[in-house]
Amino acid sequence: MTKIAIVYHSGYGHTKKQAEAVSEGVKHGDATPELIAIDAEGNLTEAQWAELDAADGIIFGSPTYMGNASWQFKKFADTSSKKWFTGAWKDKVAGGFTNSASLNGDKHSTIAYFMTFAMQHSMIWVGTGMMPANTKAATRNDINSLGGFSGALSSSPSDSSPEEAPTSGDLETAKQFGKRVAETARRFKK
Ligand SMILES: Cc1cc2nc3c(=O)[nH]c(=O)nc-3n(C[C@H](O)[C@H](O)[C@H](O)COP(=O)(O)O)c2cc1C
Repeated sequence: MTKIAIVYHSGYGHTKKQAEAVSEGVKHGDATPELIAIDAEGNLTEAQWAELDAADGIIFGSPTYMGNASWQFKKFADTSSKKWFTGAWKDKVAGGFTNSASLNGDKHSTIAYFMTFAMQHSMIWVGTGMMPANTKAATRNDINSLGGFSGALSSSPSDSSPEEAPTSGDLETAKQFGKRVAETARRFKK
């Protein structure tokens, strides 16, 4: 069975909802998801690091804070340099998602960082492969209404609870993205 790890940080629960939707999509892509939460100190357990090594693909997730991934995600990324030394994640499929308050909010900086991070690990980046919902008739409940090609995007208004946001459209976007990464990983699996 193809295994996809979803390693993410979420300070207040909105990105966690997005991560859970990605995980649901991975199942629809006929793969086994493993949700791995980076803790408030930016740490993973040894068992969680081992899960990442065992996965066929890794999807990175973080809220966008001050125009980039959270410091907890960056601490995880810097700690992963131990994996970089041995090429432990080389040729694994990779993808990324982010959530922030503003519709734009510089989310692409976070996704661009994830892409660079994946390339540092010699991984194989997978984008959304989704057309944007950007016509006059489009609504925020449509799939890919934020128009992400490089990674899955979601927006949670700054005064919303994780029960209220991201929108159903953003969560469906995350789900379809998870499915696509899983299906791609299956094709690359040796
Ligand atoms: C320290 C901090 C910085 C933030 N910076 C941004 C930002 O650059 N762009 C944006 O749109 N929202 C920004 N926000 C809003 C968060 O991205 C938003 O509340 C998001 O839903 C939080 O996700 P979480 O619940 O998973 O932590 C920021 C929030 C915090 C706490």
